[in-house]
Amino acid sequence: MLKIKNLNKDLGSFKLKNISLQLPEGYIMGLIGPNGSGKTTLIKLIMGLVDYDIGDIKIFGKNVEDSPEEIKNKIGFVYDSLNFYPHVTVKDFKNISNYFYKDFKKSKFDEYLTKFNINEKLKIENLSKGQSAKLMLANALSHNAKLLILDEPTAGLDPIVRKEVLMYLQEFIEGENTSVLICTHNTEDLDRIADYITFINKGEIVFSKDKESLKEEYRIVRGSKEDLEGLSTMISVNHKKYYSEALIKIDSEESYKAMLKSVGEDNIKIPNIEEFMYYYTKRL
Ligand SMILES: Nc1ncnc2c1ncn2[C@@H]1O[C@H](COP(=O)(O)OP(=O)(O)OP(=O)(O)O)[C@@H](O)[C@H]1O
Repeated sequence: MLKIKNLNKDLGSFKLKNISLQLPEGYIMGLIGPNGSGKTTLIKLIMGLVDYDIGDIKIFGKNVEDSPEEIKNKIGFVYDSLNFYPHVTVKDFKNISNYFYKDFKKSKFDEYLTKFNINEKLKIENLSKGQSAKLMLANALSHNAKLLILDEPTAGLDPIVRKEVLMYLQEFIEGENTSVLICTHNTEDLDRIADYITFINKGEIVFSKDKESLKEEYRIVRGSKEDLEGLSTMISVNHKKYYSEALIKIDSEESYKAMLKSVGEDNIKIPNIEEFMYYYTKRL
């Protein structure tokens, strides 16, 4: 579905270096990383909004440069603001999209507006954050897209709207040959819905892996400073007042047994995405 190989972009003070990742059909990939790590830049390169220097991006098996219109028609793009059209109404926005996307279904868009309780007479600039996010999603879901690319779609949304958005994404990948790439700081959302996690830091990929392997290969371990420092495959450690906590990579059965013997079962747990980010960023 989406295949990126050795992608490089030099922006002067910032470089995106040797990015490679693969998102297969039928899955959701979460793109995570600290502020300024290059997530939006990567999305802009994928969307062809910025040209890359070296590398290769294939979407649906094709290079974006070779058939930009065909590919963009099949991508539902959601970003965090609708600043392009502040003065137009939701109805006008629908007509613009209808003109822009080959397979746009006005009736489907209207269904989403009803579901999301958005009045089409409202001007874009008067929509709340939640309404804007839902409008973008309605747009992305109304033109028979096969790949959704979402940049911070749930930023600033209340928990109920956030859950709804996630539900629509999960519904979307139940469709035929569909995938989702979602960039977010809401790691809890990714704990819920992501199949793959790509972690970028300072323009480089730290890891890009399926979530199940990540959860098999790593543990959060709590113990004394001495207990943890004796463990060979530590990613990084956080020393707290009364105990220390570390992210550990399990590289063999022996290393797991050593960890178990050292701190006991009650002090070992599977990390969540936030913990992955925290401990990996601390190490780098
Ligand atoms: N056109 C540009 N020219 C020069 N530098 C740029 C340009 N666009 C982005 N940058 C820089 O590239 C870096 C990465 O920015 P980017 O927006 O990709 O980060 P991000 O991971 O999406 O961050 P955030 O989580 O804060 O949204 C930043 O240091 C930014 O200042």
